[in-house]
Amino acid sequence: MALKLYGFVPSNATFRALVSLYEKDLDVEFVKVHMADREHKTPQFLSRNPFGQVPVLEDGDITIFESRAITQYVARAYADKGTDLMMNDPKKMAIQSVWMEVEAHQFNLPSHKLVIELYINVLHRGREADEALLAEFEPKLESVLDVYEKRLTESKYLGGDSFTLADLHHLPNVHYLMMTKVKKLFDARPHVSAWAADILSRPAWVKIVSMLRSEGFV
Ligand SMILES: N[C@@H](CCC(=O)N[C@@H](CS)C(=O)NCC(=O)O)C(=O)O
Repeated sequence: MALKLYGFVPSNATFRALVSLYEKDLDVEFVKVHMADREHKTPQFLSRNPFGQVPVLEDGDITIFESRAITQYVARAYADKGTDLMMNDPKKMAIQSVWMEVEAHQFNLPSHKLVIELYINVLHRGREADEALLAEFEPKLESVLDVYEKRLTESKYLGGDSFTLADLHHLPNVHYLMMTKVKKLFDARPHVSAWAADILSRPAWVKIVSMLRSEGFV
């Protein structure tokens, strides 16, 4: 049965899930959820995700939500297809897991706050930036990027020597941040900057960028 991803453009959680399906070269039907009409809060959608959020993946008899749970399912269920997104060796996988947790618990919050403010509110809605928010979250992101700079002198990717979910989970926020003045925080760190350019140039992500552009985003 066909894979179906329910999502919304430009939702970063949607793109986190979608890029994992593209890395695996899987055919997926993208079902747009009309958030403006609150379709995600209808009983029908709540039966897929009781929290009323995108993305949701349906694969035959399984329905799952939470973008990072979706990517891990895709990486395991389709292990023999496309890019290997998980380390096989238990110790290597443990290191990969550490950096997946770091993304979720250290990187995501300041990044997401800055994306909403600078990419959505300032760039797309033409509003004035909330300087107090920037003063709070820019230094938090900088501290995380300092740790990444050191880590990326030790290995080419965050999770190890090859591209894995530990890197993939960063893609949407990194893409959006690079469109804002926060790009300077990446540019100031040579290893982080090279890593960001590398992961953003992956064909699976380039496919997402085409989708964003066709919907009027950068
Ligand atoms: N932790 C969730 C976050 C999902 C999420 O926040 N989705 C947003 C779009 S990016 C959403 O559906 N927002 C609507 C709402 O919360 O009502 C994941 O990674 O899937």
